[in-house]
Amino acid sequence: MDTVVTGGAGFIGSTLVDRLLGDGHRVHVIDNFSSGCRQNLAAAESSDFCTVYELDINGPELASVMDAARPEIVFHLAARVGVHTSVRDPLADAAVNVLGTINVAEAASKAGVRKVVFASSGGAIYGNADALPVAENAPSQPTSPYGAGKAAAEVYLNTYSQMHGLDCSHVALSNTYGPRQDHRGEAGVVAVFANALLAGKPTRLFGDGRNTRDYVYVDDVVDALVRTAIRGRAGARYNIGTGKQTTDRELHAIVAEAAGALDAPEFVPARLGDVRTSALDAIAAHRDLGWTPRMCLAEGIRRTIAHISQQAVMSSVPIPAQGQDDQALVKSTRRLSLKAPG
Ligand SMILES: Nc1nc2c(ncn2[C@@H]2O[C@H](COP(=O)(O)OP(=O)(O)O[C@H]3O[C@H](CO)[C@@H](O)[C@H](O)[C@@H]3O)[C@@H](O)[C@H]2O)c(=O)[nH]1
Repeated sequence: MDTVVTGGAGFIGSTLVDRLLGDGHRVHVIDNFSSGCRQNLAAAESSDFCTVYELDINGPELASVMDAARPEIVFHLAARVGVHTSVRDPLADAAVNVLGTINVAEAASKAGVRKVVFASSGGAIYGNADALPVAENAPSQPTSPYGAGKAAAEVYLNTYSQMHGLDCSHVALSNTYGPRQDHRGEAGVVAVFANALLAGKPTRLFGDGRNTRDYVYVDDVVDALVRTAIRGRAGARYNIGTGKQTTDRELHAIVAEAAGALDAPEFVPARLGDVRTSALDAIAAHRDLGWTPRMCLAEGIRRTIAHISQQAVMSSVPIPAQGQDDQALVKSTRRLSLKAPG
């Protein structure tokens, strides 16, 4: 089956691309490499079934790529990620996360796409919910432009469903972590702590350390995305999280222990836009998708630390220079059917 993954060079997107290729699908990656990186696609690009297009989701070329690829499923993950970047520059956030999504919906409708799976944000759209873990029918009360943009993008996609019958399901992710998460951005606290602690650098906690988040491992998220493509109901939102809250202070201790580092963060003032507490009730995902998170936090963090350490070793070994071809390549037209996950 032909699939498109927007944001396919990112942390979650590239993990999804590897899974889809492993399942025998053809994948068209669309990414402008603003935060995603080529290295994440190293394995994928050696496959005859992967094609990479370097372009913006809010540009005019998207429609032609979608039209040529004629994918059955579009996984829409491309976004400006970050609550704080959105507070600083709400217009730039909306240009990609709202207008870009409208452009994806337009292109997908015109190309006859069967389903769009949208990566929304369960951590940001509900805001400070009255009760935790929060269910999908809770009101949307974002505390940041990022959350507002993700909620707006869901509404737009549902509007395309009304106007053109485009089938969309939304996957509202809690705080995803795991190998390939970028530690240089502002979000992604597991990667931020892990990289700093492994390098012997100082770490900071915003506020009193009692903010909570629901941490879900990237492979569990990818499994949810694939299941949503197969079984997700049109217009439905699926919360994807563990339902468990971990405080920032607890998280720091877990990461420090796994990294073999001192657990001594500096406390600095809280950040504007941050929700105080967050945890998602994934009951609809259990019911409709048969999804349940498999990875526990301690093991997921051990794997993340192992990956970062391995990358550090590999980057210190000189690798022979390779010519990188950034042009889009169509390598094969083989088609396979989407396997239901086990
Ligand atoms: N980033 C970061 N966070 C820190 C740090 N120290 C403490 N934290 C705390 O770690 C928690 C998680 O912060 P982030 O990883 O930055 O994530 P977020 O703001 O909750 O948003 C992320 O999760 C959302 C889903 O819940 C995503 O939608 C969003 O894109 C982003 O990835 C927050 O309570 C934050 O205050 C630090 O040095 N850096």
